[in-house]
Amino acid sequence: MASQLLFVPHLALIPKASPFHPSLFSTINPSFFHSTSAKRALKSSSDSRIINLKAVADTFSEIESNSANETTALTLREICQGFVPEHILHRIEEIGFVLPTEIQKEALPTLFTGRDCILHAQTGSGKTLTYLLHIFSLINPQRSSVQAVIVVPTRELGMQVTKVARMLAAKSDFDVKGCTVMALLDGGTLRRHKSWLKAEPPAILVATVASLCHMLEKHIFRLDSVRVLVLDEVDFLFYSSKQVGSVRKLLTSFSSCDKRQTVFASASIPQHKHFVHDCIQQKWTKRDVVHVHVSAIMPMPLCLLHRFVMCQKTNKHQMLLALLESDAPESAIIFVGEQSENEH
Ligand SMILES: Nc1ncnc2c1ncn2[C@@H]1O[C@H](COP(=O)(O)OP(=O)(O)OP(=O)(O)O)[C@@H](O)[C@H]1O
Repeated sequence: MASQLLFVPHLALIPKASPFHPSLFSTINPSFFHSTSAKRALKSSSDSRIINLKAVADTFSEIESNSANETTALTLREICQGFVPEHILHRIEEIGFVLPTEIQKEALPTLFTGRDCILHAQTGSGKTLTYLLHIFSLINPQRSSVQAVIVVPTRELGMQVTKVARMLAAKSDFDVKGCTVMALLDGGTLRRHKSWLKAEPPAILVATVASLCHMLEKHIFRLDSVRVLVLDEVDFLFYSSKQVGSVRKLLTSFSSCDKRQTVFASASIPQHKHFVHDCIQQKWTKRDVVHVHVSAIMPMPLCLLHRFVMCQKTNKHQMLLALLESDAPESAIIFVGEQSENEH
């Protein structure tokens, strides 16, 4: 397929639009805006940080059976109430996240029970917010230790995730200690991060594999305090021969930690049954790991025109520029990725 212009969904560049631009929401899932809000809320107290697994399971099965006859849908607040701190819930509502996406609705109740999870849903389906909300349900900002680690394959994705995490954790009117988010990404100067990690560990660490492994090898920080490890774009992490060895080592080290939870997120997991089996065999996840697979059921919107452009492999960049110039879109999302690790 050397002559095809190939856009690979590893890195989304979104010029002229913030990640929360309403026009993006409407292209992602217009049904969010047409559902009615739910009538029932969870009864758990909003500041309770202690999770009683049985209570969680009972609450959700009760809600499920009650809502079976209702046409209403639970809001994000109702799903997260009692797990995610109030100031974060307030924040997501301020941003405009009221109704959950399919993956949020399916995965959050499972994540709150503490089970390992594989979040498998298309790009733009809301996986990032899913695992971030769960992270906020677990961390204690009073504790001075790294409690959540999010591993990303690229610096760009790391910057996007950090931005969303910081936006959620931003200082609020609520009288609560904010939680810190550190981006430990390839290409940055690690010296400052080393002292920061030692002196004042952030609650959430967003890291690329190489930088994270460097810090672990130098004993700058340890995985012991980490409650949840998220591997985002896990297909890419495993696909990259540069990263896969370190990723496997990281997962194996984490598997020996107490009270750990491992979450994988990806738009595509080739041979997912095999992947789940492997995770259990290697003890990267517990045996009851849940594969939450949300497949796209919406047909492609009629307003979208799908075009393929054939070109020489060496001509891809010029072709892309020419297309951008001729179409002159007001905003665009360009998916790019290295086809081979020798190609730059
Ligand atoms: N509940 C929600 N309501 C409205 N918009 C949402 C909701 N959850 C996420 N979004 C928005 O949808 C967009 C895509 O979300 P997100 O980046 O979390 O998707 P993703 O599945 O992680 O994508 P990728 O596979 O590219 O990492 C973002 O702009 C985000 O702000």
